[in-house]
Amino acid sequence: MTSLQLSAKEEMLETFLDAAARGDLSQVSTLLSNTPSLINQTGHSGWTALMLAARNGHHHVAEKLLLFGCDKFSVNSSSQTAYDIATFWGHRHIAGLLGRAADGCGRILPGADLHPHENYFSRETLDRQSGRRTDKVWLEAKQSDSETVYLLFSNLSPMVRTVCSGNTEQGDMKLCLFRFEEVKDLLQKPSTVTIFLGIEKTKSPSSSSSSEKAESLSEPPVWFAINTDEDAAALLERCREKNCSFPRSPNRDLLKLSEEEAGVVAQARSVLAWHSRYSFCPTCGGATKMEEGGYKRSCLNSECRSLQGVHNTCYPRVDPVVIMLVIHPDGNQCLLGRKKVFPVRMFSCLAGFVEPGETLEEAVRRETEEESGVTVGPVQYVSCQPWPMPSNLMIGCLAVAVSTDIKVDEKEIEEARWFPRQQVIDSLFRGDRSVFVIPPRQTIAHQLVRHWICMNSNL
Ligand SMILES: NC(=O)C1=CN([C@@H]2O[C@H](COP(=O)(O)OP(=O)(O)OC[C@H]3O[C@@H](n4cnc5c(N)ncnc54)[C@H](OP(=O)(O)O)[C@@H]3O)[C@@H](O)[C@H]2O)C=CC1
Ligand SMILES: [Mg+2]
Ligand SMILES: [Mg+2]
Ligand SMILES: [Mg+2]
Ligand SMILES: [Zn+2]
Repeated sequence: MTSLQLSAKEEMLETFLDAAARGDLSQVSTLLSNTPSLINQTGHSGWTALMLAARNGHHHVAEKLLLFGCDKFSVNSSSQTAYDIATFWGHRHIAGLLGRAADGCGRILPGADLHPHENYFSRETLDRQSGRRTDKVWLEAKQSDSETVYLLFSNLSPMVRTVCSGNTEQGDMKLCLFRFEEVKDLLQKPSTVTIFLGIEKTKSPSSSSSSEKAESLSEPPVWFAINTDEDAAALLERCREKNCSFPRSPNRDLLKLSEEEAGVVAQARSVLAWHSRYSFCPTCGGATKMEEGGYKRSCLNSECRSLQGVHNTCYPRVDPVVIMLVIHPDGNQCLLGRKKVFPVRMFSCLAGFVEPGETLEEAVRRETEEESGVTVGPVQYVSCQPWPMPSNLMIGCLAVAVSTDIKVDEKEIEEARWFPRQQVIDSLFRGDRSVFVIPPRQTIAHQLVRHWICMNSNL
């Protein structure tokens, strides 16, 4: 009976996806009206109905799916959204629909690319509620609330469990979540740093059922993160789950979290890293105290200059880093470089810290010139990515070269090369690792390269 039901369900899903792929609007509408849960489901190919409609240029179907509230940000196994697919196959009317019209902002910012590029580490599942940070009574009450969720960090690494051992794919690690009773002893210790992360975002009212609406009357769970210097092995014993650990290489291991959890970790790790490095006042060297749920550290010396006027030593730091895909003047090659520490054959976009008193465009020009000897003309912003190692904001740009001779700065870069577009396509979409390897899709470097390829698929 169960297998019969399952196969009937599968059959209905395949009929629905097929209707979307063929552009059969009336069948899509009928199936959705009868079975709304089909909307975001994927078939054997891992594609949603919206992706299939976007692939084949069926504007009316895409419009209808959006009207039914489908998730336009879901991705296939190549990490492409329906927008990426529509852009790649040249269906600009659909790309426009997915990028702009649905938000109704195209009229206000004409000419702007309003498609929200979503990079790994940037999904916000918590509402930060910055106004609550000064409400000590509320924060204290929430810390002991039985619904409150705690993340446990040791040496700035979150406790995670491996879901599927041996695999290194995104989604194979999950955060270990704790309740007040399980961590209350740690909260009392002077060396523990506890920060308020936010409140779980509620689902939109239109998509929740009546029972969900009743539940949502009470406030959703609040999240905190703790960094402790307790013995890591003893901390692991607190967890009821198996296969738990504190990952040793954040650059690599944190990329295995889901998009949602990666977003929370980006926020938590950056703020905790700031506390671990700024325990003393940078102005007078005196002791400081933590305030505002972990979003401020104030000097305890009442004479300290850091307490007067405008200053930036009391708040968590973010370091802006430009990362750029430099395009050859012929439009058909891009400049990628490799550091000695990169895995074999990996090449990535050039990147560098923005210096004080510098615009982003100048930082792109300076870092490119320093690292590769190539001079750059126009620069265009594409998207950004929080990179919590420890607290960078990667600012992704495309740039056009005005000179092409390469002379690498050997201190920073081992090799830089112009890569023809076709070689990039082979590496990115066909998995050809023989010439070079692009960094994983969770990096903005990967997304910039993909953005360039998809911008003009007809070249
Ligand atoms: N998400 C992604 O796709 C990518 C992320 N990145 C990240 O971007 C960051 C910067 O890239 P990178 O090419 O190394 O940068 P740079 O080209 O600016 O070179 C790094 C050098 O800058 C110095 N430095 C370190 N911190 C700062 C700072 N806050 N301000 C100014 N200079 C600083 C370091 O010197 P010293 O060590 O001597 O102190 C280091 O030698 C790295 O953290 C890297 O992990 C880079 C590429 C891709
Ligand atoms: Mg660099
Ligand atoms: Mg540099
Ligand atoms: Mg630099
Ligand atoms: Zn001080």
